Amino acid sequence: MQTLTPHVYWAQRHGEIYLRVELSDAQNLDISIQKNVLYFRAQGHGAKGDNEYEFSLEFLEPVKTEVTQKSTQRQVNITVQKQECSWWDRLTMQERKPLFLAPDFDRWLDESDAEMELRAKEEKINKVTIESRIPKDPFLNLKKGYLFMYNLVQFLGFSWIFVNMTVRLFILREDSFYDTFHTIADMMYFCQMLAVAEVINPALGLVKTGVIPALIQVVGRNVILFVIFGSLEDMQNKAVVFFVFYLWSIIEIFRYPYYMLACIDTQWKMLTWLRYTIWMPLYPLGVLAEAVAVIQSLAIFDETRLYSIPLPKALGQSLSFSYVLQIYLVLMFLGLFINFRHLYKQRRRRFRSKKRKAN
Ligand SMILES: CCCCCCCCCCCCC[C@@H](O)CC(=O)SCCNC(=O)CCNC(=O)[C@H](O)C(C)(C)COP(=O)(O)OP(=O)(O)OC[C@H]1O[C@@H](n2cnc3c(N)ncnc32)[C@H](O)[C@@H]1OP(=O)(O)O
Repeated sequence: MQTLTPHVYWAQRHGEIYLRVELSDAQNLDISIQKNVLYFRAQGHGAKGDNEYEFSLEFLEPVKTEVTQKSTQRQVNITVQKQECSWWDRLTMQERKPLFLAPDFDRWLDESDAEMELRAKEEKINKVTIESRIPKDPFLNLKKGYLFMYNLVQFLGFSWIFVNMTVRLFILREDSFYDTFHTIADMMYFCQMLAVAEVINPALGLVKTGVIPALIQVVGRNVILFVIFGSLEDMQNKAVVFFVFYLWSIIEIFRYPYYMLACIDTQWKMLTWLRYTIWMPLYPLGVLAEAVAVIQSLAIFDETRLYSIPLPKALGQSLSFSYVLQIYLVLMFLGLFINFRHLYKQRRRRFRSKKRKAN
């Protein structure tokens, strides 16, 4: 049988040489590297039909003697490791390229592209190494299950409040303002008592956020609900209750579903946008409505002397709780500033990381 030379295509990376030998149904492959020369011999169907084909290549720089080969129906793929990670000007020691050798344009990269590919591979390996070092949290599923159920219950609670108030608003119009408290209070008490968990969750590391913003949020709401509305019957039929409860519920019917999706590593763009956007008008409006409620309650605390602070005889009977509430009014706007800034940072971080992923 005549011995012929097959067509061989080559490409390189900083660490490897790729050879593609055009020989289909290759049999009796004999491939080896001796003294930096690759020897190839096989039978198969090549450029000159079914024959025995062979070639040898003396490499420009030292290579390792191990050869990786993979035969497919149409070709034989060979990978050779360079001794040193470097870019070669050419493949062979001889300057003139052998006639049977040509660039493999399917895998051809110039030096800079190969460097980028190498860096991308190294980064990927580093990322996997770092991730493999992070111990998997054995309680992760339990935590996510707890958070999912918490958010679901809160979503259902605030959805009931929002729908109930909306339906009554359409039916009763402004008359619905005055008995909001008696219709909604029990569900709001339930949701806001449960919301204390939102201070505990970050404190236990169950969610990645600060304790202070949650503390301000939960304390701020529960002071209004339990002290201003819950303690004073005269406050419970005021229209301000409607506005406070409505503003509270509007954000929650977006915030809690956003958290539920986060628990299952999912996000809907529109929901994320709403969660991190509608607080901008709602937060100041909510604090404003709460401030109106506090101001309206001052005279009632003066009159009823509820929660008044007993004073030493010399200083008179007692200090009206309205004085405490006047200081609280200042704290409210401080709390508004702190949480407004916090939410703005959260929004920027969220949309910045999204932009980075999209690029
Ligand atoms: C120190 C005591 C001082 C007391 C003084 C009191 C002063 C009172 C001041 C007035 C306070 C305001 C009263 C309030 O009633 C005003 C209103 O609510 S008006 C209506 C509009 N309101 C809003 O828009 C606020 C809604 N509430 C919130 O956004 C949160 O409560 C807040 C704490 C403000 C911000 O939440 P958070 O810090 O959690 O930010 P993120 O939502 O971006 O979440 C950060 C990451 O944690 C993950 N996370 C958080 N919670 C959960 C959860 N339950 N389940 C699952 N995951 C959760 C979230 O996914 C984020 O993770 P990632 O970044 O990976 O997405």
